[in-house]
Amino acid sequence: MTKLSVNINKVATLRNARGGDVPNVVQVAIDCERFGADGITVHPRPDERHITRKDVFDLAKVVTTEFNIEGYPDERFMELIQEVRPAQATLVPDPPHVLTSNAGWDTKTHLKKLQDIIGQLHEWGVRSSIFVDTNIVNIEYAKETGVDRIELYTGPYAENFHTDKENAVNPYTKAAILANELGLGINAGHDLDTKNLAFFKAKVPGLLEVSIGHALISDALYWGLENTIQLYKRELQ
Ligand SMILES: CC(=O)[C@@H](O)[C@H](O)COP(=O)(O)O
Ligand SMILES: NCC(=O)COP(=O)(O)O
Repeated sequence: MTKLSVNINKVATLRNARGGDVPNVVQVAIDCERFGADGITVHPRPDERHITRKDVFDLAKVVTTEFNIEGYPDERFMELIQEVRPAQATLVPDPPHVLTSNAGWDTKTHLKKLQDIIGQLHEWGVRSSIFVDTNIVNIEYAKETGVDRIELYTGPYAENFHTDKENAVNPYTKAAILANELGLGINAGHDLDTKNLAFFKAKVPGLLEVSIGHALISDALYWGLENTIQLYKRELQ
């Protein structure tokens, strides 16, 4: 089974546009779970342009499925993880003001840093995941970091899917086969949507979890949150 973790960053973006509490991010997370989400993902960025640190603490009190916190592992992020102890922390190599995540870790160059951080996460009982592209060397060195899972950065897949879906997914299939051989769990995310999700799931062996935000929250404007979550779950069957 592939779990669907709903990324609610964009709900916070909408809330922040007026500075009040509409829509209520905590209530949306509770409802996502009620509608079938297997997890809730947030990516609190340093400028708090969507999810705030306060949101993270508020969400930690109510999320009963799998709480996944993504981010660049600076001191403040690690403090947050230590206090909240989510089910999973996903380490992303984003510089502070990037528009959105657009690259995975160079795991060979950052091996020692990642080993130290992942060791710390394990001491706190937090499952670790690192955001990587499909480069085989990055996956081999991911294994050396001691991480539990990799999250495959699916931006390039989503971009190339429309022109040549077989070629778009090929590197992901190869990366997944290697990750499975190495005993790394496999998550995936970024720009997955109703058009490209089922094909990705079919071609990527051992896909444990996808985190989806931008497209899913946008689709919910048309179909409603409950229908949309059910629809994405069907694509993963
Ligand atoms: C890590 C990742 O894949 C991103 O997709 C991220 O969680 C989305 O962040 P934004 O919502 O800030 O674009
Ligand atoms: N880790 C990816 C994620 O949480 C959501 O990415 P997107 O669907 O908002 O592109």
